[in-house]
Amino acid sequence: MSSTTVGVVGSGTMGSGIAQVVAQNGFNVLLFDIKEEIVIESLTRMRTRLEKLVEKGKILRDELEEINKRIQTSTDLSDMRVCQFVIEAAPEKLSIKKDIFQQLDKYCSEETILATNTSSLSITEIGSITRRPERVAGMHFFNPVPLMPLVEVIRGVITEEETVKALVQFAKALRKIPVTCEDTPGFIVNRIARPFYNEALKIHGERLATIEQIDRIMKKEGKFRMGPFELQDLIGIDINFSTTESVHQGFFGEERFRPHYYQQRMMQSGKLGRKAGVGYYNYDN
Ligand SMILES: NC(=O)c1ccc[n+]([C@@H]2O[C@H](COP(=O)([O-])OP(=O)(O)OC[C@H]3O[C@@H](n4cnc5c(N)ncnc54)[C@H](O)[C@@H]3O)[C@@H](O)[C@H]2O)c1
Repeated sequence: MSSTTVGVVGSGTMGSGIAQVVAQNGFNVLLFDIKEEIVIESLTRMRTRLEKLVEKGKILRDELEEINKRIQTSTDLSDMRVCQFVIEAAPEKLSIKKDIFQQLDKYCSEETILATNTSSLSITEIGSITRRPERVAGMHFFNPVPLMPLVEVIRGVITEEETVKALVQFAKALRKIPVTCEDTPGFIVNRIARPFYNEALKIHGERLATIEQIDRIMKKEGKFRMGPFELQDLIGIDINFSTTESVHQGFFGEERFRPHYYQQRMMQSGKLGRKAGVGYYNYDN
């Protein structure tokens, strides 16, 4: 058991998964969101997932109780002052992330490492808003966090090697597989993944195949675990759209990364995928 407290800022799809994994591996967690009801709902969903692990015999009931005790919630960002690491998992918008990092920089000790789970935004730019850019880095988990082993640890231009090493070690303590990468738009995985979604949206837009057909072909014949539309629903259509927009901008408008208008329309409709109960498919939340 560790005495380290890890702050998680944003308790949505990723923040709740990160908090769960951090607590399951013996760290104390302080989970933040902007509203009490959001963070409580996130905690409830996490407890349901942990309860299922008990039912499946993957963890003992005693362990579950210990894990639950290690998780505290907050709606006051200044509470993060007690943390040795903070992982931000707020929406994929630079202005939101900069605002959070500016506040964290004010509240947290100089030694605290501030990490962002951004899928695509510049770590260097986020770090530049703080007085400690050498202790700001990317720590990019994959969805669903409890199941996906990969974590990209991203060094900004000013990030110190000590910070990268500490995050690599931390990722290993979470029983994840860290890979280090440079601060480029979309890093490794999200850059590779952009054409997967974009081409599927174009094929659908050109009426060459339906959403269901595209997903079925990619799974049955392509042997992908999920089709591009199912995966967008899992990720969240708003988050996926913002990531494509930011990779496109990051490469100064390079044509192959151009977002598709239909994904934007889906986002505007509020049909955001699993978290909304409806996206390209319907879900029973
Ligand atoms: N969804 C994925 O598959 C995935 C995978 C890897 C990385 N990411 C990245 O993780 C981050 C979070 O994505 P998500 O899918 O969990 O989003 P989400 O929409 O599920 O959750 C975002 C959470 O942030 C909270 N929030 C809103 N404004 C905030 C603020 N000012 N301060 C703190 N919290 C705030 C919201 O209330 C919400 O609970 C994004 O940067 C995203 O790119 C997402």
